[in-house]
Amino acid sequence: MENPRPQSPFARLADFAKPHKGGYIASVLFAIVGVASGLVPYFAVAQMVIRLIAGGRELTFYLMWCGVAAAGFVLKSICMNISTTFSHRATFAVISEVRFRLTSKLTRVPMGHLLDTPSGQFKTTIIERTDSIESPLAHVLPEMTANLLVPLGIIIYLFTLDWRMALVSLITLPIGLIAYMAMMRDYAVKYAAVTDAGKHMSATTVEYIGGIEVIKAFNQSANSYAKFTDAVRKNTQLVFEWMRATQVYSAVAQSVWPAVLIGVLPIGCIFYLNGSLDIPTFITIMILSLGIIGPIIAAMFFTDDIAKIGTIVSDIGTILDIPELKRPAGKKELHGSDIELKNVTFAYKDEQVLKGVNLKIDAGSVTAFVGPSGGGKSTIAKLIASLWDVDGGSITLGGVDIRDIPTAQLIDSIAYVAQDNYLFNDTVRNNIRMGNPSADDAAVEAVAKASGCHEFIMKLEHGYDTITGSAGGHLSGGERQRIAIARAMLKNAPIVILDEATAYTDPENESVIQEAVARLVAGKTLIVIAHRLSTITSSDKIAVVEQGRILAEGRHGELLEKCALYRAMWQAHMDAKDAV
Ligand SMILES: Nc1ncnc2c1ncn2[C@@H]1O[C@H](COP(=O)(O)OP(=O)(O)OP(=O)(O)O)[C@@H](O)[C@H]1O
Repeated sequence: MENPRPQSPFARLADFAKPHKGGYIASVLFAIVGVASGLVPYFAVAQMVIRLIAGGRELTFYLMWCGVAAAGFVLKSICMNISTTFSHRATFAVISEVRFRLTSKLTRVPMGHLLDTPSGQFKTTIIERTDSIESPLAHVLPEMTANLLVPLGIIIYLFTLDWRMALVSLITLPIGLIAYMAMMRDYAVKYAAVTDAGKHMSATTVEYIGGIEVIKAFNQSANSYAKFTDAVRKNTQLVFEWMRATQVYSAVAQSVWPAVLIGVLPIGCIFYLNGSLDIPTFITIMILSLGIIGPIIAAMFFTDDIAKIGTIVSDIGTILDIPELKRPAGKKELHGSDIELKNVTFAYKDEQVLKGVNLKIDAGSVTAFVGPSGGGKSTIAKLIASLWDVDGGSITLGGVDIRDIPTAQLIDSIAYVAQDNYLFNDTVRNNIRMGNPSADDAAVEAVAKASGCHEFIMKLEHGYDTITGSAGGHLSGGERQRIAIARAMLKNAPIVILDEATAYTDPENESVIQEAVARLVAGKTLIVIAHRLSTITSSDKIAVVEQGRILAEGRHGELLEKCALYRAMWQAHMDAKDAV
């Protein structure tokens, strides 16, 4: 898949909103009618005052204009309500679309990017920040357009009545504008700093909660967890400084703008006295000028919302623009399912982890990776599972480079059981069913029996309907591992990669897991990263991985003869067993 071209935040927003433009257009139209209706009472009052001064005494005339004014109020409320309904409905659709795009993007991003970013940051953008643009986004477009267009219409009307008075009625606009521009100096930079501090605080809070077990175990309080307290303090300080820098100008603009009568009254009187302005025009301009500035101020104060939307959409864009693992769309024909690594090199960041790995894994065989910790065993497995792309060399499956195989096809071919398997906060049944969402309950239970889970699941409070807890926290490590194996078994993929966990080495668990794995892999290709050598002595191939290279490969007996490192590891394993 092609990586998306970077877009400006507002072009991106327009792209998100495009499918819902009908809703937004309707919302803008209703808002224009709504704001215009809100000005009707001003016209009505002007008409009544003019008639009163002229000595008019017809009750029906005054009642009629009162009715017009009331109708203006009612129409305004109805139109603004309909406008808001249209814009909120469109915005909710835009927001769910954004969330879908973000979460689906994460599945196409190399694992490295995901692991290098604190998970709190993704969560904050996808949930809270995306949510927080709902209200401004729904109001900005209709209300800002209406609040600018309607006063513009009145100003044009005032110019047709008397251009001199029309200019006078705008006299406070430039003064307020100067204060407003002073407020806007470096606004985007300051706003971005405040939102960044907020995001950082949110990410450290998630980290703090995630690590609460360690914090308690080492008797640390929230105050001594410096990263968290620093983030909270920095956030408070930046928000305070930002408010201090902008509030004065904002207050000046807000008080100067509405004071239009300062110019309209004295200058209107002068024109009236020198005979160049008649009473009805003077009164109409006086009253209408009071109605111009309010909507303009309301429009100006959407700046905050626009800055907020811009920053958040740009954050959303940062995630959507992460380079993706490039994979073709069309299914590839594979010639068998042999796997071959040719001169594979790889670095997570700067340090070279794999330095030229060559290995052939025959279809249907059992291959074990052994070697010292940190040598690169799990990395090789993750590259085969296509969680990352190789930096150099290639990995082929059935003769085709895995980068040329569509993600869905590769995922269907490989079941990857990691060391630390994540369980969702859902029922045991649904966690197993993730291996094959179309499997029925009987299939889930059959696979649980085969992988040695059924007994302990039946002992749980609600059996298969027990909730496993966040990240599977209500189960033991060995139980989680067995559920992960059942999940992989249900997937029934031809290649199984099993990153053996060292943590669950009690003899009972070990034998249950081994038996489950043996059933899981009958007739399949098994790649196992082994920490307990006794479990892999009968493998077809054992590859000794050391410092990013394959030091030696062969069967158990061969390696005992030809590889000193393997011999030493075997000896150490036997000694440890004897000691136990
Ligand atoms: N996500 C990561 N980011 C950066 N470095 C990593 C990452 N994962 C692993 N490494 C580093 O890569 C090297 C190889 O790690 P790998 O997990 O592949 O080794 P291993 O042989 O499987 O080790 P073990 O037997 O302890 O599981 C190590 O130095 C490790 O610190």
